[in-house]
Amino acid sequence: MPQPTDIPSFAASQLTLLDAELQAELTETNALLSSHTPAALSRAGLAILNLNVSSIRTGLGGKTVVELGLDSAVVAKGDKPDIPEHGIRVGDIVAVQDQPSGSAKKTEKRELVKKGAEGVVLRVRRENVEIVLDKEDADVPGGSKLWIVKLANDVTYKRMNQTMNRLQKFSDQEYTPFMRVLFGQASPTPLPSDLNDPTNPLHKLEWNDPSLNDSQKEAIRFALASREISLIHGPPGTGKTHTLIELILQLLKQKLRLLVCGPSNISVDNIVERLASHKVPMVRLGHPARLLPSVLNHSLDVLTRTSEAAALVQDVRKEMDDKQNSIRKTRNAKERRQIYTELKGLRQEYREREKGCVNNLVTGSKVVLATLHGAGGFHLKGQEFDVVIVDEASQALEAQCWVPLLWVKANKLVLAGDHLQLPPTIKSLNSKESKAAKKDAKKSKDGSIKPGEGEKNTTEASAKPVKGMTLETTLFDRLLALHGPSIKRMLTTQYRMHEKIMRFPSDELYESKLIAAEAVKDRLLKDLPYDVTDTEDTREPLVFWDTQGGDFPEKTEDDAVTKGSKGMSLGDSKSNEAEAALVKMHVNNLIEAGVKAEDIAVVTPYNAQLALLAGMLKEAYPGIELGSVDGFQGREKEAVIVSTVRSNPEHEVGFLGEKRRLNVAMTRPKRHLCVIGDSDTISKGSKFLKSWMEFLEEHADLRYPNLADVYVDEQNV
Ligand SMILES: Nc1ncnc2c1ncn2[C@@H]1O[C@H](COP(=O)(O)OP(=O)(O)OP(=O)(O)O)[C@@H](O)[C@H]1O
Repeated sequence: MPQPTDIPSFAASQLTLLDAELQAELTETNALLSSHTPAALSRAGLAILNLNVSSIRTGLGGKTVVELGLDSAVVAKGDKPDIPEHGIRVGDIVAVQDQPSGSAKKTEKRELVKKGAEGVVLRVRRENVEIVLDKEDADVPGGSKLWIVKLANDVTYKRMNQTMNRLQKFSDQEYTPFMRVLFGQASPTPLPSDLNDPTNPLHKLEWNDPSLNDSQKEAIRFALASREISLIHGPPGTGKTHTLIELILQLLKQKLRLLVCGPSNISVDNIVERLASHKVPMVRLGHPARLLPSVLNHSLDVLTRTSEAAALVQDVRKEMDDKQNSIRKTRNAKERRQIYTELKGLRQEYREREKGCVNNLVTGSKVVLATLHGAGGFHLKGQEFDVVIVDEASQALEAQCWVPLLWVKANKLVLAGDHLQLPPTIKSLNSKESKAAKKDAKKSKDGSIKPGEGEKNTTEASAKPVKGMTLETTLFDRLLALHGPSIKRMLTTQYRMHEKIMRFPSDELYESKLIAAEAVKDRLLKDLPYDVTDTEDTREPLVFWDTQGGDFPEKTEDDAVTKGSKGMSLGDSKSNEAEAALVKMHVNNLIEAGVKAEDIAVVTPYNAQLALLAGMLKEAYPGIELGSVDGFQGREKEAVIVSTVRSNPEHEVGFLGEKRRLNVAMTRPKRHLCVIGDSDTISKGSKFLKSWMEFLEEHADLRYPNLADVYVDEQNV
């Protein structure tokens, strides 16, 4: 078993790695901002031009919210003042400032922030955008023409950084027995020896959902019985979230208080929605603008406005809003100063009243839900929970998981995830800039993460970094490596794939333990609940078009195509034109048989191939979904075509060689998986790829395309 981890060294390594990651992100954004004009940034969706302030109000936490609309001077008479298409989304970090003149070329981030105010996008509507300003005393630019421009998002890094800094400074006495288990300095408390015995009370649980399968029930019993940690391993389609819901209901029956988190808002909302159908009273933290509309009545912000205690808070809010707006009308500097002073007092009052109200709501709640990041907000500091549950844990950076673990008091953790699918996307892994950034990380240049106020980053002084640690290693991975498989239970019945589609990932990655549920194991496209003709494609769950022979060569695209895209190769991207034509032929055959375009997805690991496919397919079949493998994680479709792209005499497979990426690619379909690739190139890539090719040759409906047919077909479509 691996050595116990030294906690300060662990935190120090995390700090260095996080800094390098942030540097990589800043470098990418700053390169974009500094080399383009405002008009070009706007065209690229990164900026909105020609705005002015339409109102200012006070939001949760007493923060200033600025609403910006299009300057009427740029709206043609009779037209609606709709903001042109842009890519700015809720949660983005933006600078609000006077718009530089059209000729201004370079817009350095430093310059942007110095001149304007920085804030977070709160709401995006057709006719306006709302920004919550970071600083209370930020000067909202008074010019008649403003713009907002997207900056690198360092908020999540700041919180992870504060968390790791705190962890690093814990003294030996502060380590709880629970923390010691998380670092392998103590072993988890052994499970009751009679856990598998039918006489154990856990075998007499009353299930809320009687349809739970045995592996789900076992995972729940295991998580209930574990004292410190339990991992629920949910391979694709095995009902991981389904299981967590039952676990939450069982824990609540035991009168325990729970904090439930996930890495993204959607992962948390998914749980809120499902718990709501069981009428569980709960509070969802996080800004309402970022939540699904269906979960809003559980949002803390909304409850703070609608509960009885809320009236008191509203009174002060109204007074503050009036004052904010009067500042804009006042030209006299002395009067402005006077109003600012009054506002300061009101803000204080507002905070106290709001805190009281929020505290009552949060403290009185048996289930609190938040993103991992959101669990580090002031509402939860020091609150006691019996269990912290994290869904999609293998998609979260470890430092992110420590946000709830360090800022609330808890002694038990349940993680649900699948470490055999893709980990969180890391930018600093391969890029040249990031290597340089790692070197520079300790220098803490402008924009880099700075330790929390009054704190000093003691990375260099106190601890040696942990050897071999990368950000890609998640808490789920690390705990599994530390304590072995006895801390996890795997869900084994999957409710997505035809048995034949499931076979290879099950055998190669999940110890042959996956079972296809009765309802899905022999479902075919021809059985879809609408009219689909029985053809050689629609009656076949697994097709392999083997393009070996050199007629389908890959091409290296220039790097511009790949820039800025998430989850794609960081270097040059690859495409394969003949393979794309073959994809089109196969799609066409499925559509002709009656399969709806909306039920088909094409996934590929390469961005350049995605661009090529989009050009060839989007117009003909608007409903079809095209995606990168990374972007398709967590999704499913009736029919999925995987375009593997790589075909070269050197047998290079690049990042197609990553098992977890292929696992995601091949486990998205329900009824039909079509793999297109050059078995000659791919099988030489790795042992895993070799067995995949052998499996497909033996078990798939094997086809060898004829280039002439592919292109004839291409012309006919
Ligand atoms: N015991 C069960 N009986 C019948 N259907 C089930 C059962 N458990 C889960 N399912 C179904 O399986 C599907 C997947 O469930 P869920 O969304 O909870 O999966 P997940 O494992 O969280 O998803 P993913 O595979 O994307 O990680 C859902 O349609 C769910 O209704």
